[in-house]
Amino acid sequence: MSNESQLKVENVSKSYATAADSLRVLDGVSLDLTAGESLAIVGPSGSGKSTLLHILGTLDHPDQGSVHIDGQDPFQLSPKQLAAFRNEHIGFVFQDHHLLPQLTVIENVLIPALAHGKPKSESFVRAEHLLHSVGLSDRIGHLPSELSGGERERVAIARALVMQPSLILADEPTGNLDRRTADAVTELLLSLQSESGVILIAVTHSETLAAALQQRRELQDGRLL
Ligand SMILES: Nc1ncnc2c1ncn2[C@@H]1O[C@H](COP(=O)(O)OP(=O)(O)OP(=O)(O)O)[C@@H](O)[C@H]1O
Repeated sequence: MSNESQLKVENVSKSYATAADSLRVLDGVSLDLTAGESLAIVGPSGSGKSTLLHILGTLDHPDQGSVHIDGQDPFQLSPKQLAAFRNEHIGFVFQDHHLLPQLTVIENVLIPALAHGKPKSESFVRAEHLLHSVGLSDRIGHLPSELSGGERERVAIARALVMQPSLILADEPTGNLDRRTADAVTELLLSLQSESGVILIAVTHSETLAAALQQRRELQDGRLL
């Protein structure tokens, strides 16, 4: 969440080997974002949005090109260093939120802090503060199964912010929600984003969500228009 937040993507290309030949999904994609900026990536199904998001999230490597997050090339790190880097610099929000069903709301928010060992008291304070910000102060001891879809998505947003990352990557964050709930989640995500100065990138089919972000780019034939 520092003012140093920076994402620089240069000429990233990615192909998948298929039975017949190879499928070029990304073809020279570049991006340059700094603290507080938000970007929607739209495009038809199969255009490579998730592939790009996985590369930005350091979950997959590009074949060519480079990615720098806060001035660091994460793909130069060892697997252990990369896992720690990802945990500290990137928050993820997915459509199906990936909450652990056996953990309470606050324990789910603390998962990224747990990856660093025993969460410190400031992590608890921050988790409580975030749950308050997303309107779930009175649900911290509940299990995900006791929450609505919109409430679970709000827990996922709190979890994505708990480590004070530089970058939040959201994959269809409002995809499973009705219009009203989707609007509320979008508003919340954007207010927390502007408050914290984090860079937000959302992949979406929702024109409403895309219109709410500062920039909108379309992936077509492997290129960002
Ligand atoms: N592991 C893989 N091996 C081979 N092909 C893949 C693999 N992953 C994705 N693809 C192909 O790459 C293309 C881009 O997939 P991707 O999931 O990035 O698209 P998308 O824009 O996110 O689609 P959607 O909007 O439907 O989620 C698709 O044609 C897909 O079939």
